[in-house]
Amino acid sequence: MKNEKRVPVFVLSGFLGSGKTTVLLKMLEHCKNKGWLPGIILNELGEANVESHLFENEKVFELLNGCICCTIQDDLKETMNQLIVEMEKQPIDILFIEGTGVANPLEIQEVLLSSQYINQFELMSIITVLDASHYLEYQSIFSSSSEVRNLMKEQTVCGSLLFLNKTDLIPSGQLEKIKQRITKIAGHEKVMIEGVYGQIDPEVLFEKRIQSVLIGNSHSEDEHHPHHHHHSTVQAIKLENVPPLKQKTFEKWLKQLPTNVLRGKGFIESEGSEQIVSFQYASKKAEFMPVPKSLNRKPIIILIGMGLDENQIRDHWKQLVK
Ligand SMILES: Nc1nc2c(ncn2[C@@H]2O[C@H](COP(=O)(O)OP(=O)(O)OP(=O)(O)O)[C@@H](O)[C@H]2O)c(=O)[nH]1
Repeated sequence: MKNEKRVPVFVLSGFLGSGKTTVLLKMLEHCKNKGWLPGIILNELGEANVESHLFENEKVFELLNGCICCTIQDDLKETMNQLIVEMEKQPIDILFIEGTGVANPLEIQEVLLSSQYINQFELMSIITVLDASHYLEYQSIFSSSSEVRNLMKEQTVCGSLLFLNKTDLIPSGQLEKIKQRITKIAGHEKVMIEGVYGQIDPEVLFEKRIQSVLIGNSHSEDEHHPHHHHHSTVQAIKLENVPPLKQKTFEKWLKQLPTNVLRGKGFIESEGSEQIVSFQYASKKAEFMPVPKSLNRKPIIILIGMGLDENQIRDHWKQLVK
C-alpha cells in the first residue's frame, strides 16, 4: 500500500466479548506478513486499557472511557488529529479502529466520511463480529433487554462484513438457525462468514466493501442519524487491590457472577508463584495467559455488563477476598 494514497481504514464492530480484538490480531498478523505499518485506535469502556500487552510494538491510540454515543465523535476526531500529526513523522499504511462492545459503528463511519478526513482516509469495511454462542440468547426477548437487541441489530445492519465467530461453542444443528436469524435482520445481500477465533481468509477480511463519495461535502455531515443512547445501562466496574488468587478459585468466582456481567478482563497475581496472569472472561468462559514481569502489570479486574448492581458485585467480591 502506498502512502500517497488515502489510508485504508477498517472498523471492527460487535458486541461485548464477540471477538473483535481476536480478529484484529489476525489482521495485524497479515499486515506484518505484508510489511504494512498499521495504526490502531482502540476504544475501551472503563478507565484502564488492560489489553495493551496484546498490541506490543504497534502504534496504538487509545480512547479510554469510551462512551461511543454522544462523545465518541469528538474524542475520535481528537484522536484522528493526533494520528495525522504522528503520520507526518511516520506514515502508516493502514488504520484499524476497534469500537467498544457497545459502539454503534455508524458514529465512527460518520467521522470517517466527513470532509475533514475523507481526503486522507478511505473507509474500506466495517467488520461486525457476532458471538454465535450467545446470538440467540442476546436476541431473545426473554433473556435480553431491548437495548442489547437493538444495539446488536444496528451493529449487524451497519456491518459490511458479518463474521459469525465462536461457532465452536454451539451445537452443530444450531448454526443454520442463527444464520437465518441474522439474515432476517441484515438481508440476503450481506456477506456473512463463520469461523472460530477470528480465522478468516485475509482476502475476505481486507476486501473493500464500502464505496465512499469523495466529491464535495460528504453526505454524512448533512444527514442526521437519530441518536440512540443504547448503552445507558452499560457499566464498567473496576476492582483494585486484588490479592494473590488461585486461578481455579478465581475462575469459579467469575462463573458465579450475576448473569448480567457479560464481560471481564484484567490481571491477577497467581497465589504462590507471583506470576501475573491476564484473563479474559466472555461467553461465560474464562481464558488465562501469563504476562512477562517486565510489563509491570498490576492486578486489576474490570467487569462490564448491563444494569449492574454494584453492591451485589462488591458483596460477591468480598466472598472471594475475605
Ligand atoms: N471459544 C472461543 N473463544 C473465542 C473465540 N474467539 C475469541 N474467543 C475468546 O473470547 C474472549 C473475548 O474475545 P475478544 O477478542 O477480546 O472480544 P472483544 O469483542 O474484543 O471483546 P470486548 O473487549 O468486550 O469488546 C477471549 O477470551 C477470546 O480468546 C472463538 O471463536 N471461540
